[in-house]
Amino acid sequence: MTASADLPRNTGLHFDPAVVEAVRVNTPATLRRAATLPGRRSVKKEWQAAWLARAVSMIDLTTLSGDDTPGRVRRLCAKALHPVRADILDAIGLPDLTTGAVCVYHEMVPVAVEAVAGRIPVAAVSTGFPAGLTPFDLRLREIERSVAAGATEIDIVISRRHVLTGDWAALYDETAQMRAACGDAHMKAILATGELGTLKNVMKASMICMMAGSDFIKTSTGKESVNATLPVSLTMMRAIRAYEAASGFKVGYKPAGGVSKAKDAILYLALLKEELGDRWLRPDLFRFGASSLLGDIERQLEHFVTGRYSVGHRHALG
Ligand SMILES: O=C[C@H](O)COP(=O)(O)O
Repeated sequence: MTASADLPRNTGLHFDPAVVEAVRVNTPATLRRAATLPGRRSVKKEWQAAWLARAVSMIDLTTLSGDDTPGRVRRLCAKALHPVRADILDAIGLPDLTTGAVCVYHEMVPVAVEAVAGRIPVAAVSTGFPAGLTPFDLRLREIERSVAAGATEIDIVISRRHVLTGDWAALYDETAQMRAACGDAHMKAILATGELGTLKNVMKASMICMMAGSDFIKTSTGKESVNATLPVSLTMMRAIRAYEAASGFKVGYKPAGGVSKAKDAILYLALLKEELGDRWLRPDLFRFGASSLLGDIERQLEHFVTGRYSVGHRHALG
C-alpha cells in the first residue's frame, strides 16, 4: 500500500468539532438498504472467477491468536504468497496472484517479514490490540517497534471510551499521534464498531479518524462480539465519501472479523462499487481482514474451473 500519483496519502485535516456535529445518519434507511443487498441482480457468470480473484488480492490474511507460533505464521505467509492452487490460477490466467498482505501481532512481525521476502506487505496490529487499553506512551512505542521490525502497515485500535463519552478532541489527538508514530507505514484505524453503540457514533468516529490522517478505516478487531456488518460498512463507506468531498483525499476501507464466505465477499465488493466506485476496488483502497475467507474462495474457484461453481450471490459487478 504505497501512495501513488493518483492516490496522494491522506495528510488529514485540522480538528473541527463542527464536522462531528453535522453528522446525520438515517439508521432505519441504512438498515433497510443493507437488508436489500443480498439477492439483487446477478453476477454475470463470466465475471465470477475474476471477482473472486480480485477479492483474494485484497485480503489481509490474518492470524491473531494467543497461541500463534513462528511455524503458523510461516504457513500463513506461504499461503498468502500462493493463495490458490497453481492449476486453478493458471486456468483463470492469474499465475502470480497473492493476497494483499499478511496481518499479525507485533511479536510475529520479524518472522512474517522474512517469510514474505518483500513480495507483499506485512501489517502489524499494534497499540495494545485488541482492547487498546495499555498506557498510551507504550502504544506509541509499540507502533515504532513494529515499523522498525519491518511492518509497512499498522492496524491501530482506537480508545472506544473517547467515542462513548463524546470526547472527539481526545480521539483526534490520540489518532494523530499514532499516525505520526507510523511514519511512512500506512495506518488502518480499527473502530471496533460493535462496541460503539450507534451508527451515528460509527460515522463520527470514522470522520475523526480520517481527519487525524488515517490511511484506512477498519471495522473491527475480529474479537468483538459483533464484527463487520453491511449496515456498518454502508455507514463507513459514506463517511469515506463525505471525507473525500471535504478534503480531496481517498481513504481506504477494511471490513474485518467474521467475513468467511465467498458470497459475503461478493456482497461487500458490490456495496463498495456502488457506494465508492471502481477506484476503491484495488488493494491500496480496500482490504478484507480475514482468517478463513480465503479457504472458501479457493473452494469456489476450484468449482468454477471444474464447472461446478455456485457461490449463491446475485450481484452485478462486471
Ligand atoms: O482483522 C482480522 C480479523 O481479526 C479476522 O477475523 P476472522 O478470524 O473472523 O476472519
